[in-house]
Amino acid sequence: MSLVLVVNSGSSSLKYQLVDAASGEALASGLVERIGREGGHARHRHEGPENDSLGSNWDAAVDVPDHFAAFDVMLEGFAAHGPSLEQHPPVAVGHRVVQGGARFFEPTVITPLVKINIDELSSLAPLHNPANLEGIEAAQRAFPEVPHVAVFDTAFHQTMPPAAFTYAIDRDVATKHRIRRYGFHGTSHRYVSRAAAEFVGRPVEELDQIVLHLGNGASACAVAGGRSVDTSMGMTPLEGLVMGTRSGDLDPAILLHLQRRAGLDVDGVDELLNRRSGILGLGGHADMRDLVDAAEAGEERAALALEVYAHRLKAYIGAYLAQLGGVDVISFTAGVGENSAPVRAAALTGLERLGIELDAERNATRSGGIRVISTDASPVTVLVVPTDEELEIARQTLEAVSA
Ligand SMILES: Nc1ncnc2c1ncn2[C@@H]1O[C@H](COP(=O)(O)OP(=O)(O)O)[C@@H](O)[C@H]1O
Ligand SMILES: CC(=O)OP(=O)(O)O
Ligand SMILES: [Mg+2]
Repeated sequence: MSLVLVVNSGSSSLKYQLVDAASGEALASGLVERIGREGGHARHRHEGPENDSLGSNWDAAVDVPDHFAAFDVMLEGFAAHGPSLEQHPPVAVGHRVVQGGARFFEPTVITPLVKINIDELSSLAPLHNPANLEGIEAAQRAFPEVPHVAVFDTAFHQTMPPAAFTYAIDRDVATKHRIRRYGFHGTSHRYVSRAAAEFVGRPVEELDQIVLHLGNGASACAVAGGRSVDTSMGMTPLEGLVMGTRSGDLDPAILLHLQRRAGLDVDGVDELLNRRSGILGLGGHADMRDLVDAAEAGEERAALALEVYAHRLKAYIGAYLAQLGGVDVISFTAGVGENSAPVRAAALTGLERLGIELDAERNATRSGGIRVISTDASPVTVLVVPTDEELEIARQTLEAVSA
């Protein structure tokens, strides 16, 4: 077996999976959340045939001051609830790293120099890269003998043309400070655009697609012939769509105004836009389920938050339809994209003249797998595609260590 342990360390969570990268089978998966906060929580799932033994699923309150503690909780999950990592040792550990800048295009075996580079890129992804690095340190301590590989969110977007990645500011300033659009969620956009092509039975090279990754962070991607040609996140994961706690696009003069008139300093603006905005700031809930419930219960601010969310999404769909000169497939993915029928409907209603015809019943029907939610007559095929960043990271990790 080609077992790869995949580690996805977020700012306050650690998600992991033990995957057989050759077959795609997950042996175990889990999540340690609220790292560094009150109320830490662990969830461990032992998948597969051994899963009928009682107790192989584990949910517990845990104390996790940092990612090292979270990593120990994960190891405890494997030791107590299986599968045993001694009996199923990973041949490599794959890490999701969010910002690879213009330096990393490929899955990269992590050396001390690579870690210095990831650290240097932290200013271009302040919520993500420092956490990614802590996860790498913790994993290297626990698994010192196997190679560790970084798979970058930015890598898939390296194919964007200069017209898409260049900001219209002074060239010298931009070059000196590496200011350009990098784009994120690339592992997911790549996986989903390939899975969608396979599902519709056409070579990815022949398709123009839009992928809408709507999770806590959210981004849209225009994919031409399997290559990213535009995406909504920019130099950092703050630009673009409305997110759980992030504002997405706004007039940059608002930042100046907040500092000059509202008494906020740089850190205050950073905190406001990254952690207190989006659907949390607008509607009072960072979690889309809670926001939809609140809107259905008649809360006006929640209803407006949903409208703003869908309005922005529709604007990006329109932009990418134009950039691609029409599309074959639109895919919704990640927590909100896979599960929220009302959000998908709100984003796509009124687009019939553009060839997008949603089937209300298909959209409302729940199912686990990849599925069509447009009508049979719709010129554009609309899909729900469950993303699997962990499997994609496992495959790329295995390729990098086999190369
Ligand atoms: N049934 C559902 N309906 C609406 N939103 C959902 C549903 N299930 C999950 N979500 C939303 O998905 C989001 C989390 O997505 P996810 O892809 O897990 O995020 P991330 O990986 O960025 O942490 C949350 O806003 C959550 O409310
Ligand atoms: C890049 C990014 O926004 O990631 P996430 O959605 O995991 O926060
Ligand atoms: Mg995610």
